[in-house]
Amino acid sequence: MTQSPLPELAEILTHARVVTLPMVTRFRGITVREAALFEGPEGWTEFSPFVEYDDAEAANWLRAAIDFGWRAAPAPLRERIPVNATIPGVPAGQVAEVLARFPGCRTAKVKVAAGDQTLADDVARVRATREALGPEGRVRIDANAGWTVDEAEHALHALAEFDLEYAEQPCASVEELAEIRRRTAYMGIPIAADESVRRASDPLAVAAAGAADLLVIKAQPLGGIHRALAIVQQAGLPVVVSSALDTSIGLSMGAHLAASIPELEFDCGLGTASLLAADVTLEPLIADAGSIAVRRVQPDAALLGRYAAPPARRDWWMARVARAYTVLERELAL
Ligand SMILES: O=C(O)CCC(=O)c1ccccc1C(=O)O
Ligand SMILES: [Mg+2]
Repeated sequence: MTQSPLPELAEILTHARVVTLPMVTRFRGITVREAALFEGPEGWTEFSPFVEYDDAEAANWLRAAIDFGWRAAPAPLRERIPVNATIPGVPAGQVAEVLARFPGCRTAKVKVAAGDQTLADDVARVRATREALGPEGRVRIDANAGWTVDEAEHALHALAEFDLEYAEQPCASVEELAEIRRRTAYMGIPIAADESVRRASDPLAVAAAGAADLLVIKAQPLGGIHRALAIVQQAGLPVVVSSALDTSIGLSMGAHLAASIPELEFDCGLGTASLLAADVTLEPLIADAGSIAVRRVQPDAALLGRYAAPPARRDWWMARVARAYTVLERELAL
């Protein structure tokens, strides 16, 4: 992999801002999203690894932030990216109001298998989504590795009547994905890999093992647009570009990645600005008629001030950037 030189740490931190954004509903256990934002020669960029990730994992996210801020994005092949609605693990009765936040989206991804949810809850949520979107809508699920192979087989059987577009990361390991894919092939539900790509030591292992039908590709955890694009090219599978619950600045990185992929047959998981109750820009990358624009995003000074992280959190993030930077420096020195 070709390495670009790193900008100086001081240069990265000069215009750094840290924000704490409230969310509309709890999503993957959090109700606020923290993010660090930097300004490079190419524009604003984002560093927002989840707080529990260690420095080695966060370093990939920093590589991505530097890539988008300091290196020109590939030429876009399209101006807009169709996106899916993302339905957190809410009660079925709240599905319609969540969907209403994603104007014009024909596709919805429903979170299932969360710790506090029963299969009956999941079935009810997926049913409500299918009813709201109608037969022409596309409904996919994401279990975030929450099922064993047996549980996944049972759940997919129960959910098959809703005509699923695919099931994302039903189980944790590549071996389990291969096994559930074999067992449920007769149902015709494609299996997508997410954590097995973005958190694996080798993001291509799941494709090489034939354990998934498609890959979920995220720019930040995969080290940025250029690295993610190389993974897409080498994997040889269809992909869905998705967000990590980014601010609109991180979403603009995802949109530029999606715009550079020649074949984009699935709607992308880049509509997540709708899950934030506040954003850093006056022109957020929110779905309009089911798609978001491919453009750079400029933060608004007043919003950066209003949602500035408390000093202790800002210090924590600045120290984290420095530690992740050290990891990248060591890798470059090898
Ligand atoms: O793909 C989407 O619809 C939205 C993004 C999403 O679900 C997500 C957001 C943050 C962390 C993990 C995930 C995930 O896909 O598992
Ligand atoms: Mg996922």
